[in-house]
Amino acid sequence: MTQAAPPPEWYKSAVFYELSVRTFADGNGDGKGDFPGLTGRLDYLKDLGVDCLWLLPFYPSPLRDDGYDVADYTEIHPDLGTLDDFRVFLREAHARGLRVIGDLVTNHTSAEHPWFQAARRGPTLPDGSPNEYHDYYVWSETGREYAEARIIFTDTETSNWSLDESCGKYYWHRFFSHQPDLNFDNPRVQEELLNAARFWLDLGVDGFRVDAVPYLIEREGTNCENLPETHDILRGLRRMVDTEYPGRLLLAEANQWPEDVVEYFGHEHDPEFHMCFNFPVMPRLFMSLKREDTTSIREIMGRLPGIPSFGQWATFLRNHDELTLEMVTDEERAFMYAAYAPDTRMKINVGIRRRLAPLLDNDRRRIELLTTVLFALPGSPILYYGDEIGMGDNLTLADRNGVRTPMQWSAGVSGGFSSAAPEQCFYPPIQDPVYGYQRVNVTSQERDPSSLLKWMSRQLDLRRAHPVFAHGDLTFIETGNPAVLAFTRQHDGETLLIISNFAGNAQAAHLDLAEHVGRVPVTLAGGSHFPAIGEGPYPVLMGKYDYYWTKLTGVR
Ligand SMILES: OC[C@H]1O[C@H](O[C@H]2O[C@H](CO)[C@@H](O)[C@H](O)[C@H]2O)[C@H](O)[C@@H](O)[C@@H]1O
Ligand SMILES: [Ca+2]
Repeated sequence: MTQAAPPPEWYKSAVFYELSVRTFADGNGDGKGDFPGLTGRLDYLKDLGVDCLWLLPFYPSPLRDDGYDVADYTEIHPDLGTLDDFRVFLREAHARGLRVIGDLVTNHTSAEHPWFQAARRGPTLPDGSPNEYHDYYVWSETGREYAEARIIFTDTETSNWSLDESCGKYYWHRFFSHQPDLNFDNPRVQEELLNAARFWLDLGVDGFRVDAVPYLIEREGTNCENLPETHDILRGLRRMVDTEYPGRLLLAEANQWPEDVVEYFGHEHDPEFHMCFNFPVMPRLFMSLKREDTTSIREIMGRLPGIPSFGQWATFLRNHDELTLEMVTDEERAFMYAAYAPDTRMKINVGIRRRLAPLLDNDRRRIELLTTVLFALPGSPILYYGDEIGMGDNLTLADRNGVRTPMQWSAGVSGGFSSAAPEQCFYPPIQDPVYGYQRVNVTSQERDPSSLLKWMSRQLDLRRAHPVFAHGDLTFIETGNPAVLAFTRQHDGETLLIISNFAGNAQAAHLDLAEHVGRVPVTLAGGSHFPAIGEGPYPVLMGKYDYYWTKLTGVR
């Protein structure tokens, strides 16, 4: 029997769930999450209502950047299991209708990768033959080139060049100095990347989130971001995927301004990525909440150029990194730090290393508000593991690891993450009185119909029931009140009206719904009928952080 072809644009209606295998579920009791543990939790993910899992890097690595320092592109880190464990996991995920994407770390390797170890021997080997690996990386005699490229990990690095003592040259690195950048001007490097992707695609993964794509190529006199040659290489990756693995997904991590990020979609007949993260809107959701003014959301969404018909945005509130403040103005960044990072330990690089619930003072109404806006804006939402139960963070852990603590499954030993004691876990499970696993865990929330987890699952059901969320166009509605955001989503004869109050007290607004006179808003949850839309402004009264998801019924 031949297998049915996958729906080609499945990603447009998918809800994604980002997780780290290392901190999700430990199957063998050694304190480290693994593939057998994750496989055992697939029913939970299916019940939650997500469609596609994005796995953070799971390759062999010295783990100096949580696995983004790859030492072997075609193996599994031994802590996480074996390739056979991975195959079983993938089969079981697919059997449940869950898709799986990996994380393709393109820009750099670990300094411990055998390619870099070989490269350090210099351009010529002792026997006089050329060292083909030397040219896998970017070298300089002086370390003075590309001075206009910014430093990304500002808290750790002072230069994008480091001296390699053994070969007496400087090597280029956009991130940590233990992550040398690959030389994408070398066609062999391009082929190595394609082969790494093929390896996992052959095993059946549904695609990749592709890491740090703006930085592949360096050119003197530029900031070494978003260069045309970088786009050429990425279009080559897409061509390979479309030709050899049609239906698989490429999602770009390009933390850039709207005008630059849209370039990563490519063009209708010359495509690049199927999806790109909407980095610009993310901090503005948080900013709007604190300012009780949604103007910046409307402005940035209005600034997003159109995307090709195959394209879809990936929207998110939090992820495994800091809440990045690269895509805001200096004034906005200062506001965000003052509003959301009162303790200096919360700041890292150009961002804030906190999880969703603590950022929002563990206020259920604010968590619901931002989540509903995330689910209702154009794009496919990505949930970060643990945020569906309101997990907290641990500021005593270094780097961004405070937002990467073990998933809290129960009130049992180590929060049900592992049978090992908390101090033997890869990161200690959170045990504080507010966010600790004794209080915040899946088991108790599964039993509580009004828990955040149950609410999240119901909201995802609602979203799935209305394909307009995935495919509809977006029109902002004037409300006469900047704290109240209103927009419609329209597709295939269905119109949704979404209204959200970003203020911490009740608000009145007057919606300009002239285009919809005669129609009746009906809430998606519960089916309550609101007054019919008449001539003139449509008044709404909203309690603090209230939101309405309604469908406009009746003739237009
Ligand atoms: O592999 C290096 C890093 O790559 C991604 O980084 C992104 O995160 C940075 C903030 O932590 C951000 O400023 C940058 O624009 C991104 O490319 C990855 O998500 C990181 O975890 C990783 O360290
Ligand atoms: Ca384990």
